[in-house]
Amino acid sequence: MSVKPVTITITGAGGQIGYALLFRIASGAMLGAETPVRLHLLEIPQGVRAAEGAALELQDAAFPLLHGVEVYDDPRSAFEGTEIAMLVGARPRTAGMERGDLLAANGGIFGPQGAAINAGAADGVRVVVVGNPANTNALIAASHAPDVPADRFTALTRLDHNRALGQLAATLGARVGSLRDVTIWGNHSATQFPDVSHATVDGEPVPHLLAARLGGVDTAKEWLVDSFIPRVAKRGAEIIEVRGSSSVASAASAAIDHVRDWVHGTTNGWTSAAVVSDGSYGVPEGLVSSFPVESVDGAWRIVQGLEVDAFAEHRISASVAELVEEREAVRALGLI
Ligand SMILES: NC(=O)C1=CN([C@@H]2O[C@H](COP(=O)(O)OP(=O)(O)OC[C@H]3O[C@@H](n4cnc5c(N)ncnc54)[C@H](O)[C@@H]3O)[C@@H](O)[C@H]2O)C=CC1
Ligand SMILES: O=C([O-])CC(=O)C(=O)O
Repeated sequence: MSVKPVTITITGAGGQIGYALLFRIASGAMLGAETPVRLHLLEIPQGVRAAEGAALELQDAAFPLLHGVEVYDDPRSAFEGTEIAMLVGARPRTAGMERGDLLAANGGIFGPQGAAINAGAADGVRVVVVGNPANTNALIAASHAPDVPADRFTALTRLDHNRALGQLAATLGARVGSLRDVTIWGNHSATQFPDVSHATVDGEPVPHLLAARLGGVDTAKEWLVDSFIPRVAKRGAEIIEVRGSSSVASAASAAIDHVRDWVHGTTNGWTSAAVVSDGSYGVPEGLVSSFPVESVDGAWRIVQGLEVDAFAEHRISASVAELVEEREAVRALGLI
């Protein structure tokens, strides 16, 4: 039986993350070895040649699952019939740019893209925003797509989640695959809260394991506050310093993890994704904030009923306050 190809639109496809994403998607790493794909690459006119070059290389890679590649510079055509939209292209902050300028420039991108998704995307479209500021860009896109259910818009915090797994695995001498139930709360920014209070390794609570490994409960707490949390939250800056360029392959890999789990379901505990808040854990309704989430029957569900202690509550509130500020700023600019 032949399976109908899934149409995937990737914006910023001529950029660095685009280049790392396209070949893995076409190889089947995102939707599986049984699912053919059609790729729609959206760029601005200056980026079209780079996207066309990537399309030539995709042809040369001869992926059996790849049923077509089209390059566009017009969002309406690029999102026509799309089932998965990966919004990577964004306006980076440049020297002298104020926060308001950055939000306004991105509003000019994500507003029209949200409207194009509203106009032409397939029913059940899934959207993940990677381009920064990812949470608020997703909020802007969702607000321009009134006919698409809000839970179809998400932003990527899976990279932060994966970074937290990597740090814990290295510190505990554990396999990444044995770790579960880590959470990233809040914004994809330095205020995010990577939370290990419910995490386990092969069923053993991570806080206990850290205390045993690091010489006591107090030392473990110090390590979490002074080392782990800032390292995960500022890992993007560390990568830029060491590599001389921002995270690309790890970001693309996380975006693939996000979509794969959304479509196929989570199996090893929960993961993290920024989804539209329904008011859970006191996060104001409508904000696109990172939560512990499970994917069940093709939809993200916020994990309910977790105990949140005073320290966690303080950290979550700080990141959520930043998201509220960003929402106020884009509202004041008339972008939502
Ligand atoms: N959420 C996350 O975890 C992460 C987010 N990022 C963000 O991802 C974004 C992309 O990063 P890179 O690929 O390294 O940047 P890049 O600058 O290499 O590529 C961005 C591409 O987007 C294109 N573009 C700009 N405006 C566009 C529009 N309106 N429509 C279509 N394409 C457009 C540009 O022409 C460029 O080719 C950045 O905003 C970066 O900050 C990066 C790493 C992690
Ligand atoms: O700051 C950036 O552009 C890259 C980023 O989001 C990250 O590495 O987490």
